[in-house]
Amino acid sequence: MTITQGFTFEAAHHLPHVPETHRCRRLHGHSYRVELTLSGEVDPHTGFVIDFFDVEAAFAPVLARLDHHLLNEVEGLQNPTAENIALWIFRKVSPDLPRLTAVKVFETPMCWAEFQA
Ligand SMILES: Nc1nc2c(c(=O)[nH]1)N=C([C@H](O)[C@H](O)COP(=O)(O)OP(=O)(O)OP(=O)(O)O)CN2
Ligand SMILES: [Zn+2]
Repeated sequence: MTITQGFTFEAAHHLPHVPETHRCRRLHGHSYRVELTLSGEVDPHTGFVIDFFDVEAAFAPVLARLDHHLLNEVEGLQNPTAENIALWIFRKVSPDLPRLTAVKVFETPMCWAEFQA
């Protein structure tokens, strides 16, 4: 069974490794959406893979490092592409959520990156 919980955050970034003519080289912002997917057996008593409240609590300190920040200033996110943000989130959260199997980061409703463990 898999469960997925969504979160949003607002942040600014620029992409330092794209060509100078690329518009994403300039400072701009996104309303990001993050989806965390966890996999495991359903506990027969609770009916949960894991309580969504526990996922929220584990992700809160990581989310706080991203929300309303300039992502390029976050340690490990000097090149904050959607791909790199997804991997960064996985590395930060998976020690506390061992059932985490995928992280999706949406820059826009039409563009996202997914890291699968
Ligand atoms: N593979 C990736 N490609 C791009 C990434 C990325 O993280 N991974 N990021 C960007 C920029 O961040 C860019 O800002 C993307 O957003 P946006 O400019 O809003 O792109 P849209 O296509 O939605 O723009 P419209 O104005 O709606 O056409 C670029 N590439
Ligand atoms: Zn961008």
